Amino acid sequence: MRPQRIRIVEMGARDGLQNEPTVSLADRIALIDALSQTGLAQIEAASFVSPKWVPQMAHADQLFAQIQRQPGVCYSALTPNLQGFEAARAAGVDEVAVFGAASETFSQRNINCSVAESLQRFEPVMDAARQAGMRVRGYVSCTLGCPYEGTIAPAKVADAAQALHEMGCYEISLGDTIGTGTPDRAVAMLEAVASRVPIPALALHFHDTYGQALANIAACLELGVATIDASVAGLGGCPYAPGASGNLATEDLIYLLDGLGLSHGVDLDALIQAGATICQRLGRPNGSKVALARLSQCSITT
Ligand SMILES: CC(C)(COP(=O)([O-])OP(=O)([O-])OC[C@H]1O[C@@H](n2cnc3c(N)ncnc32)[C@H](O)[C@@H]1OP(=O)([O-])[O-])[C@@H](O)C(=O)NCCC(=O)NCCSC(=O)C[C@@](C)(O)CC(=O)[O-]
Repeated sequence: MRPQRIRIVEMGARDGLQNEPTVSLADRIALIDALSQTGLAQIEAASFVSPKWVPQMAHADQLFAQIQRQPGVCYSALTPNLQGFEAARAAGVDEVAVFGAASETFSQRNINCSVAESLQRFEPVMDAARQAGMRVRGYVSCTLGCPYEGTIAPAKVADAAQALHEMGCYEISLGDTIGTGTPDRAVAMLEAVASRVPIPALALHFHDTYGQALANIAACLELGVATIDASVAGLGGCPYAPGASGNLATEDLIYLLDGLGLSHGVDLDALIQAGATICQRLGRPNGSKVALARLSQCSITT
């Protein structure tokens, strides 16, 4: 059954900026500060990964020291291993995330180890987080297709999600990393995962490369998923998924949720402003259709 309230996890500052050719620390901080004023309850702010692998996410410690945190907002970060977790903890991150995959090749390309090895690396992160009283989110990439292996069986996605959930991740975010999914396949994948992990512990993280993310989310909402990842202005892509575009634009998601009468707590106008500002700073087009329509004053006044 469709949930009445949706929790949005904002990806713009992390997934959104990790693939930009260049992005300054000041622009990353300014984006997070602007997003913090929109009513978003969770902002994934950075990654504590190797700067040799993803230079755009370097200096995450400085970023966390300089953002102006708003009460009630959870500022989270990616941590692929214990080294990343310890740095994140020292920086005062509220919540961390480990990230695995349903595809062996993607796992190798993204985090330099097999799926099984990644789970072993996550164990010490889970132990340390438990001791520190921090929540850990888990990602599964390539749930609807892999840039290297093509189609991925829903059972493989369910295996990966179940492993992360049993390890202690409070929530598993299901990534359509290359955005090739369509609604029936998205629902079939979600049903396969939901047979092993309860729906309240699942989130959707759909990239919009083929323009299907909104349709996929609308279909999956009917199964009761209440947490959705999205990226302001549709920023983003994955350095290890060539050609993939950003997550579904948060503005477009909000417009859909408003149309369905589902509450979300986000101020759309403030979000559009935050997206327009970062796009201008980066010199890139705005990937939100709703933002473009509103910014060109193509709105209905009632
Ligand atoms: C995971 C590693 C580190 C393994 O990389 P590795 O080379 O196997 O690691 P290592 O343990 O052998 O260490 C090698 C070097 O990396 C350093 N190192 C080791 N760990 C860290 C750390 N945490 N922070 C900073 N530095 C680190 C370590 O100190 C050492 O430095 P050196 O001695 O050579 O100077 C590497 O592969 C990596 O950083 N990968 C980054 C991958 C990434 O960020 N990808 C994008 C995010 S995932 C994504 O976008 C998908 C998602 C989540 O959005 C969902 C979806 O859409 O599907």
